[in-house]
Amino acid sequence: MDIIETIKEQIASNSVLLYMKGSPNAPQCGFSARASQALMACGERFAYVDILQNPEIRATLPKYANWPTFPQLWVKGELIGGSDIILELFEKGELQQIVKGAADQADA
Ligand SMILES: N[C@@H](CCC(=O)N[C@@H](CS)C(=O)NCC(=O)O)C(=O)O
Repeated sequence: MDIIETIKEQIASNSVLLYMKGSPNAPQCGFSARASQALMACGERFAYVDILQNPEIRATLPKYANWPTFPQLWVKGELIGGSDIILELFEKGELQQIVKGAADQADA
């Protein structure tokens, strides 16, 4: 499958999706660590893609997303942002609502 198609498929089929370096339990970068910790603290399931294991996604997603760095949080097909935005939303209590809303919809 074309890499853009793979990315589109991942984004479409996972209502909460984090592109990150490493995994939530073994993050390989401080930004990815903080982002995945905030998401885990929301208490809802989320999917992740380890871009260190997927160099083509690492090279292509920034152009597709028009967002230059990782992590990248996608919710219901839309880019929310990177680690700074994720932490800001978490501190305001908004990330919890965003993630819960997406999980409720996925379960419905
Ligand atoms: N301020 C950014 C920091 C993220 C960042 O600088 N990420 C770098 C280092 S992990 C990155 O993704 N560089 C491109 C790459 O490694 O492919 C955020 O809010 O997410």
